[in-house]
Amino acid sequence: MDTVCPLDTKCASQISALLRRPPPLQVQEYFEELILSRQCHGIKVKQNGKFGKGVYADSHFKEQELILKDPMLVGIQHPSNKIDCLVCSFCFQFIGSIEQQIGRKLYLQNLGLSASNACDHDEISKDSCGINLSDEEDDCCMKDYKTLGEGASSSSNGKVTLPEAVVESLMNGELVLPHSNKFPLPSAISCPGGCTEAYYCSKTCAEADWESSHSLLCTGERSESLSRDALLKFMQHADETNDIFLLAAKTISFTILRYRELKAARLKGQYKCIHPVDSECPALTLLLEAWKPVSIGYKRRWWECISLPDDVDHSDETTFRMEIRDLAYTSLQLLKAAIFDLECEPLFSLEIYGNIIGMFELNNLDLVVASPVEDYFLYIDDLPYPEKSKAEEITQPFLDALGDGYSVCCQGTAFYPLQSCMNHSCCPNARAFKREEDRDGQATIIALRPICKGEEITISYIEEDLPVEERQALLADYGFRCRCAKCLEEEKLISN
Ligand SMILES: C[S@@+](CC[C@H](N)C(=O)[O-])C[C@H]1O[C@@H](n2cnc3c(N)ncnc32)[C@H](O)[C@@H]1O
Repeated sequence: MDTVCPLDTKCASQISALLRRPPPLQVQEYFEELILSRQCHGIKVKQNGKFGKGVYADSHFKEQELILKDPMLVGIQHPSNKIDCLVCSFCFQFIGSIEQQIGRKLYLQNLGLSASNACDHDEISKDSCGINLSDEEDDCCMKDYKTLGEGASSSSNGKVTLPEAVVESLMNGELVLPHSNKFPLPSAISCPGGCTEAYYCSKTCAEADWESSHSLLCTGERSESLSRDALLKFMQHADETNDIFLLAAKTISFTILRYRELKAARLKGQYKCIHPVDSECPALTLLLEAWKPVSIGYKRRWWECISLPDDVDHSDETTFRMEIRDLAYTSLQLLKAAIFDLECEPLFSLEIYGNIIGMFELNNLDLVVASPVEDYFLYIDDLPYPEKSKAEEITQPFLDALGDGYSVCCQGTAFYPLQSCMNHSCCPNARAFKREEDRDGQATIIALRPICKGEEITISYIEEDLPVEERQALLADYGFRCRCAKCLEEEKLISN
């Protein structure tokens, strides 16, 4: 099927305005404001480097020094990871408590929902699951622990299931684990729209998410979407096919809400666009302004830049790319039924949807936030005797029931405006690293070696210690052939 999207033709001129590269001065202003707001004064974005835009050092960085903490423009937690980790839907830090994190995961595991359902630990007998507490109560007690492990069962395949009552008491706060107060987490705040999908670490995050995209994508009773059913269908389709569609939906919602905000400010006389594009069509001027953060990102159509999977033969490439385009169109129609806005019509063209998804395909960084549950169990393991054995009597059954999945971190995907300007090098001078204190979804960029003022800051998009042919094959997935100094040199040696 050769899909034809009527909006591609109807909105052709607005689409080309949205996809046109913004003038260099506007781009410069945008990045200067961004750098100022992030207070990372040691960097600059330049637009005329060897590979287009790039990030450059504006001061000297020492080895291991923090270069940048970049909050995301949009990001999502992978739907399957939601079972393992309860995190703030806006900043992605873990929320609730150690007990809630463990209890919720065991509860969902017991329902057969957990992705990391398997418990690879040795089979545990009912006796060894019995949780005993000595007479002296630790910092943990609220309940008679002696009864908690009773009824734990091991299935024939070695999986341990704790009794429902124990799991419930963890979730509802009746059961407090030893030393868990060393790992405090912010309480989980419900979504202001009434959905049970989004939770937050604070009212500030809840409001910020609501205003930036969630008010349109919420499935609760106060949702501003056109149809809750349509929204659920869109989400189900994304879950079943590709969660990159959820990121695209967030981007479109974000742009619509910014557009409405700018329009309201203009009506009140509080906003004057300094870059009028089309005085005949003020709506486009506002839409372009609302779209600005997205316009800066490097993009191509998704079905053109996605790399051919290994199991697709080259002779089937055209069909494969057409199927990808059709998939995007199906997703777009579902989204349109849920959140269409006539004044922002061009955003619902396949051309724009394809370019947004392509931008994520080319620029995404994995979103990773380390799990405090892992830290908790490591802490217990590191305790001196006899505290360790005393604590382990209580914690070991939970660890066994969680299995290997006890340490699963928050995983997702996100677009970071400054990090996405960093070019790749197979001999990079910086890396996206999380430090001990980085407990949210921001990208953290650290210097791998001393970097001089004026030098370009590069990161590696891949494992850079591989042979050059393998590196080039991996980078083909990012849609380009690497021309860094290391590749050029190694390729020259091979050709000689
Ligand atoms: C994430 S973007 C980086 C910012 C980009 N230079 C821009 O102008 O927006 C990645 C794109 O930059 C270019 N690029 C980055 N590193 C490169 C390299 N080592 N060799 C060739 N092109 C590179 C490629 O076009 C690639 O698709």
